[in-house]
Amino acid sequence: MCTGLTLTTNDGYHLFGRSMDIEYSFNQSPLFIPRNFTWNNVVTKDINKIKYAILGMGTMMEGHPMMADAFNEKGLACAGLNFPGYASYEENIIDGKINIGPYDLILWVLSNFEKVSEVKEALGNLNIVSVPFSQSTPLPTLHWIVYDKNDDCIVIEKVKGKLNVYDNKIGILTNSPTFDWHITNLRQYMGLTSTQPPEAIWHKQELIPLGQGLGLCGLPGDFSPASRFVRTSYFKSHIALNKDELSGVTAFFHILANVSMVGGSVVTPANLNDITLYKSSMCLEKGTYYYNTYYNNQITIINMHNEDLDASEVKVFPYRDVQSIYYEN
Ligand SMILES: C[C@H](CCC(=O)NCCS(=O)(=O)O)[C@H]1CC[C@H]2[C@@H]3[C@H](O)C[C@@H]4C[C@H](O)CC[C@]4(C)[C@H]3C[C@H](O)[C@]12C
Repeated sequence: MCTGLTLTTNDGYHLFGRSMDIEYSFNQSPLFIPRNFTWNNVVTKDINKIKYAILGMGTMMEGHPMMADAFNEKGLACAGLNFPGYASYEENIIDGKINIGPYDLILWVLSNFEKVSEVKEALGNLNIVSVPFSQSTPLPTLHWIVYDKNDDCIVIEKVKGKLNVYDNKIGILTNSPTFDWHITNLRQYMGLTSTQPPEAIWHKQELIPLGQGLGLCGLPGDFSPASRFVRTSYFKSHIALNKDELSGVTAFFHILANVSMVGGSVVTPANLNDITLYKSSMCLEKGTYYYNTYYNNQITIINMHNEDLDASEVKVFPYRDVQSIYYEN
């Protein structure tokens, strides 16, 4: 399970990020991909140059950056989330189209475009092909959330041979089923409120609120994709105390903490513990990538503008996964 989130601060910054829920490590690290890096398209064997520098979480496989969530120097961001049972890609290459594997969609989007409107236009010419990266690497079953500094957001889903592109007005994405289903499902929860219900009389019995928070009774608390979608949508839409980048990032992590999986609460059929491996938040204007991990609550920050945007090699940062505690005495 995973949750993608977007948030604006009161002073106009745009934040994007996700929780990565998974029962294994995929050797993830923050990666910085500079403008002069070139990558091989596994499907067509073409060599592509990066136009815009990229920073995000991913893994290097045979010199190839495989991104899970990232943004570029122009403030465009993208994340891939699992979409099992629905994601289906094309069998064949189509001449005249841009043919890529699903693992390269983030790289393709972020290395070529500045904003969501450009991505939307280019998607008409995209063919996502079911060619695995290598024989030992399974094909990921993904759908994607794309966001920019104009607060424009879309979801890309390839289902039953059709590429669906949804305007994402709530700015949230979780997992299966399809995005439009989650939006319909939100209407079940429209009555939720941050305020206290008034005192009431049911037949002859007067009812007085017991404590704060009763307006949210019925907010689903489990870790299923539908429940995480409802929870993050509610919290994001009612967020307070996010006046600037730092308080916004703090609010962002508080929202994601509410969908973070506690080890042991979800066990996969293979008997593995599904946990929130890491949570990320990127400030699209500032070029900053913040993350913390299951084992380390401290937030680590990387600023792409402290790197050489014109370099030609990918920089792999350490994944800071050891708990950091402040010792007072
Ligand atoms: C499983 C991950 C998404 C997490 C998620 O959404 N979980 C929800 C599970 S569920 O719906 O609720 O069942 C996805 C996101 C990015 C994916 C990785 C990236 O695409 C990079 C490579 C791509 C390779 O083809 C496969 C390994 C891999 C390293 C991928 C493994 C896995 O599919 C990842 C890590």
